[in-house]
Amino acid sequence: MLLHTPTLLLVLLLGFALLGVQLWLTRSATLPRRELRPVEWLCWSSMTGFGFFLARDWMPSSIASLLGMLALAAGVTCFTAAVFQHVLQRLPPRAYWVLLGLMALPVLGSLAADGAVRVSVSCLVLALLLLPPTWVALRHGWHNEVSFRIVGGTLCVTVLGLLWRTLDAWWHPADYQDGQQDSLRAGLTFLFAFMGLLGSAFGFLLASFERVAQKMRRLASVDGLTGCFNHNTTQALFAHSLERARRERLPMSLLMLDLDHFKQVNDRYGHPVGDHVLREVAEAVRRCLRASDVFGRLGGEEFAVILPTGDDAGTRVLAERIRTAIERTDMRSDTGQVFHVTVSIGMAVIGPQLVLTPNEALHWADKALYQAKSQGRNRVVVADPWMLNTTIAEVPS
Ligand SMILES: Nc1nc2c(ncn2[C@@H]2O[C@H](COP(=O)(O)OP(=O)(O)OP(=O)(O)O)[C@@H](O)[C@H]2O)c(=O)[nH]1
Repeated sequence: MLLHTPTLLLVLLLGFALLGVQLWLTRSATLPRRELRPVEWLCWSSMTGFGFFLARDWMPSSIASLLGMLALAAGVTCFTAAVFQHVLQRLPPRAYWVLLGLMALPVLGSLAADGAVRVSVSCLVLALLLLPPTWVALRHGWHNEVSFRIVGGTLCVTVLGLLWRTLDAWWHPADYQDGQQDSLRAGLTFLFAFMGLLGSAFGFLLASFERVAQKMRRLASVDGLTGCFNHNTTQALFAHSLERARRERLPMSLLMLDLDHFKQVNDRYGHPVGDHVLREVAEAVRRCLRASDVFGRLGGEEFAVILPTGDDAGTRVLAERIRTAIERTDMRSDTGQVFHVTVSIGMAVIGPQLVLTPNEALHWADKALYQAKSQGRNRVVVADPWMLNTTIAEVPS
């Protein structure tokens, strides 16, 4: 059985062309990610490279091989830059560019040699250029998007394919001479090496989609200013915790936090400083919480903390700790002036005997918060059972 190399070249050329068009359309329409541009360049460069290899019958073979090799090396370099950018958010280190420059010497040196030596040297150079992105994709990119594993895996196949081709051309030079009938081995090494590269580029596109999807999911559930859960997610998580606590017959707790006189902060120091205060407050609260606690921003300067298994004593301690943490946090105005803010907290412990809907429970804690405000602010008030049967206007100071 023979694998006809020009046919393989044509298939690869078409594969990279299709992917290039797909990347171009995707990048300009639905996924405007800068990191996809170098992958697109990999496609155009590889197409050009395979085009030169195909043109060997119409131009001096050594020149066609050299131009093809240069185009492929340019594409591989672009892809390396894309992998580094995607995984490490930076370009490859300076040593990589030095390596790239040094690799030009053996390629130019092999120009006058026979076909087997040219193939051997070119494949070794491409394998060496692909080692850094393969390492980065496997070592650092493996735990990123699941699709990025395709990139790491197929880059491995590419490097191994290239090394196999290097050795094969070395051991069986007769199979790699210009104008030689293609051997099965030569065809297979070629297929492994470059199909792997095409697979990596596809994997990269999938990983970019996955990253955008993750980001959108995050944006849909997180408050952009403070990094806490947003209103909808907090409510959903609260309903879930409430239901779970009831089923397991355990108490759960809810804290409603509202910054005191926050309007004055905005009026005195400006809205950007107000935003900064909200971020600092969120950070201070987060430092008091466990990973299993839920912390959300209900809107404006109002936050909620859900303790899925919080009892009365523990929640009181935590609420007081949060209150003092906020009180002690140094806030800074634009001019460097240090000031402090305080918070009022309404606390509700929902025992298994209480059957409340999520809205009733939130409203209950809200009444305790209202009382904390009307009793002078900067304090924690625990919701009493009698508050369940009053309206907020009826809650005494
Ligand atoms: N900087 C900033 N301010 C916000 C944001 N959301 C709401 N606010 C402001 O928060 C203030 C809330 O004011 P009020 O509801 O009167 O409450 P307060 O001044 O904290 O008074 P008390 O709650 O009664 O202690 C308003 O001035 C809002 O403009 C935000 O995202 N950033």
